[in-house]
Amino acid sequence: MEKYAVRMDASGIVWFTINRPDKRNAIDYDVMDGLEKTIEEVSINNNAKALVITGSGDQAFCAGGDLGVFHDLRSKFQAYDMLSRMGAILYSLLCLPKPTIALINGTCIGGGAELATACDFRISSSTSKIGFVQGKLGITTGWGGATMLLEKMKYDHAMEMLMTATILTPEKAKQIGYVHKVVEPEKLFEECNSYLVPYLSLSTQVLSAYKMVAVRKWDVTFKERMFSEIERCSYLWELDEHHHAVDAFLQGK
Ligand SMILES: CCC(=O)SCCNC(=O)CCNC(=O)[C@H](O)C(C)(C)COP(=O)(O)OP(=O)(O)OC[C@H]1O[C@@H](n2cnc3c(N)ncnc32)[C@H](O)[C@@H]1OP(=O)(O)O
Repeated sequence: MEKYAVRMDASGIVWFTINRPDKRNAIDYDVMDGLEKTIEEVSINNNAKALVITGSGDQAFCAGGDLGVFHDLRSKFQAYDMLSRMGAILYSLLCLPKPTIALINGTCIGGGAELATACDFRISSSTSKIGFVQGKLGITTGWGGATMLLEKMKYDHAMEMLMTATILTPEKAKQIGYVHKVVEPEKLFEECNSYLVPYLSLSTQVLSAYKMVAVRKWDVTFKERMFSEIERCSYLWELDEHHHAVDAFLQGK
């Protein structure tokens, strides 16, 4: 059985499914390879408009790193090799210039929550369990999850999630701004498709431009970010799509 599946549908949504339900979709080196390859392909394929990451089965989205495999890593050097590689993969997911969704179909804990945090939006089934449980194993978020969480959520809510290592219901996770939508398990895919409709109605260039505004935030100063946003809009301004749309408006079409 393949450990992950990738398919692109007719509307340009790429679905990446971790396929290890018997291990609660834990991430091992093969899943890391698959994620790395898929993120790279989605970033360069003009037909790919969005990326959805989910898990197979109805038990788990992802139970984090494969503890059976990664427990062989004993020294800090060995740990750093694995953690920094997955950190780089999640950074590329964070910065992917297309909308990304974590479709949380069940347990989403430890590194699974870090994976979900790297996505733009999180849609959860009402039966999921969500938490940064790393603290209970005597470690912290080793894939960069806390840094991403603190960028995306209110400070106190993020710190509460991290520093209590508790498992939240999807409703609670929504209340504090981690999850964007909670849906019945049987409606998960349908609701994810509906959620993406307004995004898919815009051009990939526009979506990428907004994503780049967010991405720039993480590696340059505020002023540079503003002017990069302005430069990007100037570029889009000169393209036919913009001129045709304004022509149509002015001509009352
Ligand atoms: C990189 C750093 C990190 O990610 S640190 C966080 C690592 N993750 C964890 O601590 C979660 C460990 N797993 C659990 O707490 C439970 O298995 C959860 C996910 C809550 C599911 O519970 P439950 O539905 O009762 O299933 P179960 O415990 O019987 O597990 C079923 C089989 O899946 C496996 N499994 C589960 N999680 C992992 C994991 N992270 N790595 C490797 N294997 C995992 C279990 O060992 C079990 O396997 P088996 O059927 O005994 O062969």
